[in-house]
Amino acid sequence: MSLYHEAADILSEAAGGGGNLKSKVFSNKTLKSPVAQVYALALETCKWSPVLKEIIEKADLLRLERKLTPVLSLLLVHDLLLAKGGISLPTSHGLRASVERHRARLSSELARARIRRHAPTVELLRSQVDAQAQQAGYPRWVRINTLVTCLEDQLDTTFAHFERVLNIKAVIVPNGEKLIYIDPHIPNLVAASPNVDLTKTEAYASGAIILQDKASCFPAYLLDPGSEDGDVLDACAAPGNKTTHLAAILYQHHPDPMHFDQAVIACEKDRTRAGTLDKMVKKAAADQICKLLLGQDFLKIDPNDPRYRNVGALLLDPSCSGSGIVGRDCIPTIHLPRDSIEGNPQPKLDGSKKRKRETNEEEEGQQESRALVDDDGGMILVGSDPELEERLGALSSFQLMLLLHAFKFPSAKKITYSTCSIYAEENEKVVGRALQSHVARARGWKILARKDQVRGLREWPIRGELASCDSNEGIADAVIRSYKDDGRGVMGFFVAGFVRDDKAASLVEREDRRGDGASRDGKEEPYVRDESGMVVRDPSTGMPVLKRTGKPVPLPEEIHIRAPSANAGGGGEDSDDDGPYVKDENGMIVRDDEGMPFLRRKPSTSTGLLLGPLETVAEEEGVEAGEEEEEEEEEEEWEGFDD
Ligand SMILES: C[S@@+](CC[C@H](N)C(=O)[O-])C[C@H]1O[C@@H](n2cnc3c(N)ncnc32)[C@H](O)[C@@H]1O
Repeated sequence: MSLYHEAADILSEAAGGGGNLKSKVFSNKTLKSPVAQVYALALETCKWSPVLKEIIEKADLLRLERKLTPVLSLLLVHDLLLAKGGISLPTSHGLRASVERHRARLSSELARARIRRHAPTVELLRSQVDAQAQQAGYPRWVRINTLVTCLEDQLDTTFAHFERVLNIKAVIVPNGEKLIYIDPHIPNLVAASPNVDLTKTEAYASGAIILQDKASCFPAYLLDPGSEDGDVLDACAAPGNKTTHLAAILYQHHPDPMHFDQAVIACEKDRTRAGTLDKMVKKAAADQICKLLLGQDFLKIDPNDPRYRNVGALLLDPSCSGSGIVGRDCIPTIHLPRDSIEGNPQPKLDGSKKRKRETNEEEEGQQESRALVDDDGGMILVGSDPELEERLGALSSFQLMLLLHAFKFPSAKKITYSTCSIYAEENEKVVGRALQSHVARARGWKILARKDQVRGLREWPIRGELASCDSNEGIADAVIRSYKDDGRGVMGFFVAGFVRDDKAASLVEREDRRGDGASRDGKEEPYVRDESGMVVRDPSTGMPVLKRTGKPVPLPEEIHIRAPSANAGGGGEDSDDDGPYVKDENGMIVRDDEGMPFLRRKPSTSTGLLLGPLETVAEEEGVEAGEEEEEEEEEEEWEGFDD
């Protein structure tokens, strides 16, 4: 049986009996198609069903194709119009042909449905569909775009007939009334009752209001860019909600908006999504403030390029698992199209027989997190726990790499890092690894403590997971989380702020920057440096080359060195299996509290020895320069996720 028949069978049952889609799919032992694929297809089709129903009915598809059931038509039209790979059936397959021969008509109905909803692109329609798929318990969060209007004006116009309530719970329990709540944490943010479709309002069409979850407003508000911060770089910008939020804050903070001399530089790697960013920025009237780098990979920007000399603040909101997004784990109502001739409101759902299902609680629990629909709208199918781990491992390496790159901008003084993920691997763990990195220590980056945060986020009660912060209470209290389903009406989210303290920048960084041959005690430095100020070292031992002899610093005799293997995966010392340093079970070099590596004795023993005074200086330089090289090498190799 095809993927579509299996998904139709599941949805037909759900349409009749309701319930939780995930448990219906994952407890089904008879599925032949990959279970995560069935789940993702069924879930997305449910979410899109109000739009698809309209398209199918207007194109008269069910009358023209009598063999198609309403559910099958939803699934097939979904994939035809919205899935990256189209319909997953052979070209000659009857089901595929029955929908593909109406492609032109269906595509123009999609365009009409999009225009009726004031969505300039399919991406923006997707954001609307996501927002509307939110279950009861979630309000419509609305950010008032202060580049165009102000809160008071919107209360007097768009929300003139809304009753003001003083408690978020009153808004999220729908009672049919139009209610509004002014958020106490984020300025210019309101929550409207979910029964109202704000996309039909003039304010939405003109960009005066922007539908944006409260948690998604945290990063720009936490960054709080001011006139002293110069340019602000939004590294992963599309579709652009945070970009336009940054522009609004920057503009509001500027003492003389008539002589505005700052920019929000918005960078987006994916060209299609970059088109959406462009439209969003124009719609929000932020195009005078924003400079868009459409199709630009943030990792390929040289932080020392003079064009970024004035970048004082960066917002980093990279691709993530999207596991915090609301409406991705429960079944929304399915809207079935009608046959225009019979006008049958409940046509035959699907021909296949219902299956007997046994719910195995344990297996269901294990499978809970296996279908990921990422925050860029793509579906990532993870079939097992190791696959999920692998996916999170890859995502977190990429997220860390972006964060370390952000640390390198010479004038940067503040950064926010955020994800809409619930997983500590993408959140607290990335923050911990970033703070321990060489570049953070060398440049004085530290976490933005809670007491130094903007009022609304200082007062926000949900903070980081202590255990995932290695029990560091300061860091756990500094980072900010939100959880879906906790009654606060927001999505699952994470944000951390970083600030740069020049005084804390390590001696090494200052020496590296000086690069004039003087050592830290003012005496002539003994090592040769290249034109970029980095210590030159021997390729096989990693030891620095001495000016006096032109040769590398000799190693103590008892230390056994082997040349790095040519195929050392990520390059750099940490990937060399048999290097001179003691490594942990993950292959990472073991260091003391100062970051100094332990050297192995010859023959290799489990007992490490710390370097003595002469070698200490040499090795400290060696390791740190090695790390810098490693980061750069990784960046070159990384091709990013195909979002
Ligand atoms: C979570 S989304 C950003 C959402 C956006 N900040 C907003 O609030 O509207 C992540 C975006 O980063 C983009 N991206 C991923 N890797 C990138 C890179 N190396 N350089 C620039 N953009 C990247 C993705 O294409 C995606 O559009």
